[in-house]
Amino acid sequence: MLLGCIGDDFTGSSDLANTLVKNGMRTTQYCGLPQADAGADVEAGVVALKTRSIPVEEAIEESLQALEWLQRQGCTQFLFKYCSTFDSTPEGNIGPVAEALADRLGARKVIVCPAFPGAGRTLYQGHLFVQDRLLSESGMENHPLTPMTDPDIRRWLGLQVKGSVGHVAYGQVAGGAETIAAALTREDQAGHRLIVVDALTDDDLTAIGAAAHNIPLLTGGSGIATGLPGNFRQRGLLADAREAWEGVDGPAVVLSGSCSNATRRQVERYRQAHLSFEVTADAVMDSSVDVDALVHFVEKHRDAVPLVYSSADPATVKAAQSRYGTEPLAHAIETLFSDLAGALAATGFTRIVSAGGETSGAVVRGLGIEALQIGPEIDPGVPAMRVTGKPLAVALKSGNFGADNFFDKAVTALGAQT
Ligand SMILES: Nc1ncnc2c1ncn2[C@@H]1O[C@H](COP(=O)(O)OP(=O)(O)O)[C@@H](O)[C@H]1O
Ligand SMILES: O=C(O)[C@@H](O)C(=O)COP(=O)(O)O
Repeated sequence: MLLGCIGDDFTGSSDLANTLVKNGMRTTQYCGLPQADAGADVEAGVVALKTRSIPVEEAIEESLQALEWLQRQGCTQFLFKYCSTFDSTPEGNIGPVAEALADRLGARKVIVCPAFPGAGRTLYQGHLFVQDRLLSESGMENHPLTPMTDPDIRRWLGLQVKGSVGHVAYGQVAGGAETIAAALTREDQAGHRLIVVDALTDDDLTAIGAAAHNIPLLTGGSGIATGLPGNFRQRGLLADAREAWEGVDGPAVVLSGSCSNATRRQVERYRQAHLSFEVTADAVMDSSVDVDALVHFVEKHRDAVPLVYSSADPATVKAAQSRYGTEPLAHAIETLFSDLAGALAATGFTRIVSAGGETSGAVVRGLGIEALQIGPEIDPGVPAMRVTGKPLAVALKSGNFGADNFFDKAVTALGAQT
């Protein structure tokens, strides 16, 4: 294995795996810390963790264990993948995990770049934009677990870390790989270990990747991986052999626990033409809806590809959180989706589309998935995936990714005919 990646959630990890595969690296996504060594043909390994919203110390511990496993697989470069909207709180977990990984690797010039232009996330003068809005006015300020209220990534990261934060501004990024490399060295000499790097386009990300060819640790959204396969290819290290994709036929279901804007549009659209079941926070907390009831509903409409969702607008989410507490409520909803996914797979569902990062982590846990092969891209950042060794295909959609008709497209993409 050449490139070792650690993702802080499952959808984000599949987004990264998708970028690596598109750029020609044979990639496997591992769900949680792998219990065995990777296959000899794996060029990039993505260890997907669910560390975005857990206590900082636990996130550090799990990330370091993943790093050790990746080091044992022979990786020479490492990438810590987090959300392109920098989902974190003033305490972390992005900064503390990045610092812990850098400490362990003795790494300097650690790039921090959440930009993902393909999904409208750009970074200019240290400020993160989602399309034409600042991050803090993009809807992300209402995220149920990690409300992003400051678009200045240097300032937000600064709250999370022990060291100081550097910056390579767009003027230097536009100068290309050599200029970027010189700017990283300048920031390093000024005593900054974590360095926020602006990026507006895929070409910028390719140049940043080229500048980072000998840097041990990069951090960012999936975009930061864009230029890395090219570095390995230049050194003659890639087989450039594509894996064949095989979808799966059989019953399909859509599960959505994401409350992000894009998901809520997708839920609305899908509900117009499909049967759906809304799981409200009250119903989960007073147990008037449970797994058995949901399995019964989905089974009854087995051939109609039904949707089960808890997705709700910000005001509804806020009110429910103040009634039940953010954590207990998120935990209860995630547990329900996890148990539901497991029960549906047991009754023969073979195609599962899941929306939301935390939700998808819970779904993957419920399905007991260990490793995933990456298939065709459904929408930017979301690949179809096949569970290694099982007739089960999944799509794990990040909250704000995907076109309004994503659910229909995903169900089709997971099928055998694609
Ligand atoms: N109706 C709801 N009220 C409160 N919290 C909810 C509701 N529905 C889902 N949640 C929780 O909100 C969080 C959504 O996060 P996630 O699944 O990562 O979605 P996204 O990818 O959009 O961020 C999850 O923890 C989920 O359990
Ligand atoms: O980088 C991204 O935007 C995604 O890959 C991602 O991590 C999104 O997280 P969720 O919205 O929580 O799925």
